[in-house]
Parts: sequence; structure tokens; C-alpha cells
Amino acid sequence: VIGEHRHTQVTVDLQAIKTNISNEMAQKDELTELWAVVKANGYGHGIIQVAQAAKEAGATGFCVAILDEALALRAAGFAEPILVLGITEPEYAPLVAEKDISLAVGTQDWLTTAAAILAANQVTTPLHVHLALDTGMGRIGFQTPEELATAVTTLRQPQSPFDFEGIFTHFATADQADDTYFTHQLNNWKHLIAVVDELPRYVHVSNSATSLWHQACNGNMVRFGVALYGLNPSGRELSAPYPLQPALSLTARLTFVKRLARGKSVSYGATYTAAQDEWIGTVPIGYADGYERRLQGFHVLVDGEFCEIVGRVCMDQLMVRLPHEVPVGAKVTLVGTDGARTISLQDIADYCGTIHYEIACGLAPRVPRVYID
Ligand SMILES: Cc1ncc(COP(=O)(O)O)c(CNc2conc2O)c1O
Repeated sequence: VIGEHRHTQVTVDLQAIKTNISNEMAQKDELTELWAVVKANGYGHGIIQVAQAAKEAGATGFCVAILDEALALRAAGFAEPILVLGITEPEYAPLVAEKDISLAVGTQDWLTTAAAILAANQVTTPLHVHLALDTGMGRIGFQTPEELATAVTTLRQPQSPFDFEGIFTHFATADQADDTYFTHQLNNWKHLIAVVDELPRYVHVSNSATSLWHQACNGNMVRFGVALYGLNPSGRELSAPYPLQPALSLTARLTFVKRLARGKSVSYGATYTAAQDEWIGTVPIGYADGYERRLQGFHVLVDGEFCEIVGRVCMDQLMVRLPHEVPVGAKVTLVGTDGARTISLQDIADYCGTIHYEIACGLAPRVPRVYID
């Protein structure tokens, strides 16, 4: 495995993941199920290990983005319900039905096309469908009561090859203090589901933010993602009703240490020149690992001290100014706590002008994941 012989590593604290889920299980309505959102390789944490920890902490289902992620969970032995949140090509309907996977569906055309393919393949096992309603996210889903009613009629037909298993929507602003747009979407949701005379087994509207700050409308299942990784969906805007424990840390070990004479430069473009004699350490991580070039000028932790990243971040290595001479092999903390100081994914996201979701998901497969429980 590429990365197996490498000290640079992501460490995932599975106990933190279980604690985050346990806290959510305790605060939500007891009849509401929690399905762990483990798409994008578990937001970079490792889909299989996160799914296992989530299941142990009370998750009763999983959400993924694409069919292959669902197939990977099945291949790993998970028998729980798995919902694919993106739109899956109808040609894969027979495989989906065979593997007992649930799909988000947003159009009548999809149902018509998939029904024909299922019939042509003599598939007899029902295909589980969750109707997606677009209440304002503007991504996928039925938009009018009329088209929704038609789809429900199709699903309910006696010879339908589908199992009408769920109906859901997704909020675009649940992580914001201003709930104007959230309320607009909630009203659209109520208007749309009014045409569904008999609701399916699963009625779900909540991502982490909705479950944390808009619990009133949970439905009977929460699609719990970023908060199970211990990350605040709002970034720094809103405080969570219970402490979130970040599960991910990123560490490395210095591979090279040198005395850099005043006036000497560091890295591509020679953009950094030492103002006085300095100790410089080389860290074996770079933008190919998902540690972005934009992080030039940010810092890492060595010996509990912040050390500035000097010069351009390279593909596989970066250089930092050390507070004093440090031995080769010394630990470098890029995400996590060292002594009295911490660097969070949020700190990195802020410096890069993005969100922690993107940083976590962007940590490359070349960085080995190590699990502690
Ligand atoms: C439909 C749907 N439900 C639930 C979740 C979980 O959200 P959470 O991680 O905030 O709890 C997501 C995450 N989707 C995305 C998260 O970032 N970009 C996305 O498209 C989603 O797309």
C-alpha cells in the first residue's frame, strides 16, 4: 500500500466518533434514527472504519454519495440500509436492487426508465426509493406537488418494481444564525409532503446542522455527517448544544534539519530569504497529500511551538522555521494538539479561505490512516 512506510499519517480517534454519535443519540428524539453519512471515504477519515464505529455507537443506517461507496460498504459486510444521496444512472438499477441499496430519486423520468430496465432484466427484488424534494437547495429533487404526486402514484402501483422507502429534503442554510431561508424551505417541505397521503417509512430532512439547531423538524431519521467527525457544521458561527470532539489529527516527522545562514533562500521561487541565521526543518508532506500550497505562511506545531511554513509548499515536502535546533525525526503536528497548543481543521480551512469539509475530504489516499479506539 502506498504510504505504508511513511511516518506522515492521519490518526482517527474512533472513540471521539462514538462519543459524538452517542451525544447526538442522547439529544435527539429517541424514535428518530441516526444514519451516518460516510461518503467521500468518511469525509477523509476512512469509510469502513467510521461506519463500523458509527454502528457500534447506535447508527442504524448509512448515507453515501455514489453507488460505489454503497457497494464498498456491502462488500465489507454491512447489512444495514444504505442510501445513495446523489442521482444514480438507471442502468445500474438491477445491481442496486440485487444489493438491497436505497436510491435518491428526483424525477418521474428516472422511475420510468428504471422500471423498464428492471423489467427487461426480470428483476423481482424491489428497488428501495427515497423521493428527493427540492425545497430550495437547488441541486436535485421534485419541485412541484403535481410532479411529486405523479411519482408517488407510480411507486404505489401494485406491479411497481419499487419500494417507496423514504422521502427527504436538504437544507441549504441550517448552519446559519439567520433562519429566514431555512423557514422558507421548511414551508416548501410542508407544502410538498401534503400531497403524500401515506408517508413512507423514512421521512428525513436533517443534516448535522438541522439536527443541532433545528431539531423541531427532524422527521424520523437524521443524516448525520460532519458533526460525527467532531466538526461544527457552522464553522465558528454557532455553538453546538454539546461538545464536538474532532476525530482527525495529522502528524509527520522532520526528515531534515539545517542551519540556514542569513540571506539564504528556501523552496521554489526562492520566495523566502532568511533575515538572520535560522534553524529550518523539512516536513514530508505537500500539496499532493492535500496539504495545500495556500498554506505557505501558516504554521505547524513542533515541541509545542508554532513554526511558520516558510517558502512555497512543494508537492511532497514543506519547510518550517524552527524555534531552536530540533533533531531529525522530531514530531510535527499539522492538525491536532501538541503541548498547550492546537491546530484544528477549522484553522487550516480559515487560512485557506474554505471550509473544514473540503480540507478533510482533500487529504489524499497517499497519507495512511491509523485508527485508535
Ligand atoms: C443530502 C445530504 N444529507 C446529509 C448530508 C450530511 O451533511 P453534514 O455533513 O453537514 O451533516 C449531506 C452532506 N453533503 C455535503 C456536505 O458538504 N457538501 C455537501 O454536498 C448531504 O448532501
